[in-house]
Amino acid sequence: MSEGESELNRPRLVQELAEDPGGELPEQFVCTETPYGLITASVPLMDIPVIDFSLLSASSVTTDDEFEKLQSALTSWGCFQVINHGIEFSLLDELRENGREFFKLPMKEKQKYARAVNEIEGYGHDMVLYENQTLDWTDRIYLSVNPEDNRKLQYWPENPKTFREVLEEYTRRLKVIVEALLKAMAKTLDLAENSFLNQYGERPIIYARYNYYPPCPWPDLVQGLKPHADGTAITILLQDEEVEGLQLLKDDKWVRVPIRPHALLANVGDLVEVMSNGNFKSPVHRAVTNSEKERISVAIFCIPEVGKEIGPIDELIDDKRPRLYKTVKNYNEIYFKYYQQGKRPIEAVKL
Ligand SMILES: O=C(O)CCC(=O)C(=O)O
Ligand SMILES: [Fe+2]
Repeated sequence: MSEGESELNRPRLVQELAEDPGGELPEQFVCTETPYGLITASVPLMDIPVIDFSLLSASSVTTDDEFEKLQSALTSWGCFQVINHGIEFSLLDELRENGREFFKLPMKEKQKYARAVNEIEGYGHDMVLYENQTLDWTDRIYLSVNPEDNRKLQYWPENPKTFREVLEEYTRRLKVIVEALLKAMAKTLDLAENSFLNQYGERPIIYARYNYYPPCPWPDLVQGLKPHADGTAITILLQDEEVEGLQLLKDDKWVRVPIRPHALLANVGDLVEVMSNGNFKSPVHRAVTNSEKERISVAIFCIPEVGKEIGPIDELIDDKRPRLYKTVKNYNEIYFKYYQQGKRPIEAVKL
């Protein structure tokens, strides 16, 4: 098994495979069965918790049942849709549309932003770290947004014209929402409101990933995005407004996440699971492909500040509920090695 990427093992872009009429499916993409079952099994629709953000921020813990809904969403699913978040729908539409337009540009134009070997950021396909790694049916553009001085603007598309400013505005607004969510999450566990924020830090790392799934001629043989949980504190996902594809694992069974075009999907990441000492679970999810329609999603990964020690919050450890996780620093580094082998990185920090 080889670790690290080289020019030699770089596969073709998924979009090129999709647009090649006589093309065959390269072996590396074939995946009919995962540790979670066959990819063709039929999957029911999820009754996803919906949280009204305006009620959450206006209410106090004792008086409002929005907190109870949040608590139940966090402990049972680790995921919920956020409505009344205050972000204009037109901004969300433009964010998605910019992503779609970028992927429609000629290959030569997109390649200006190509990801370098062994780098995460930029335009391209999955990083290939292992010979036996199964490839996913998605191309992406991956950008570091925060802290601002870490931005690598050479990877930020200049076309479509508003790509940069829309992403900047969207993430600026999300930063505030995510901090409010982290406070509310602490309150649902009877903790001081800054308990999660203290570990999250004042200079969180924020990445944006635009996932583009072209129509796939072999939907029964290929995964859109392999099963994983996010290595974040929280992920906010904007799904395609028409084409479904996201599925979540609940009690060992897959369920489909419904579309609500202007809701934000908040996902607990592994690091909030650790901080919460397992009270909140970071859900395993995947994306499936569609034989007729393309799909786009924009994931914003909110990760604690570099160097922060992440561990279970003291008040959540007692005789009845012992400490379940080690303390971890720079989780990102172990995350990708596990992820690309289809393993759960959080296993590495469990006690
Ligand atoms: O495309 C989707 O709906 C899922 C994206 C996702 O899970 C991710 O980017 O981590
Ligand atoms: Fe994810």
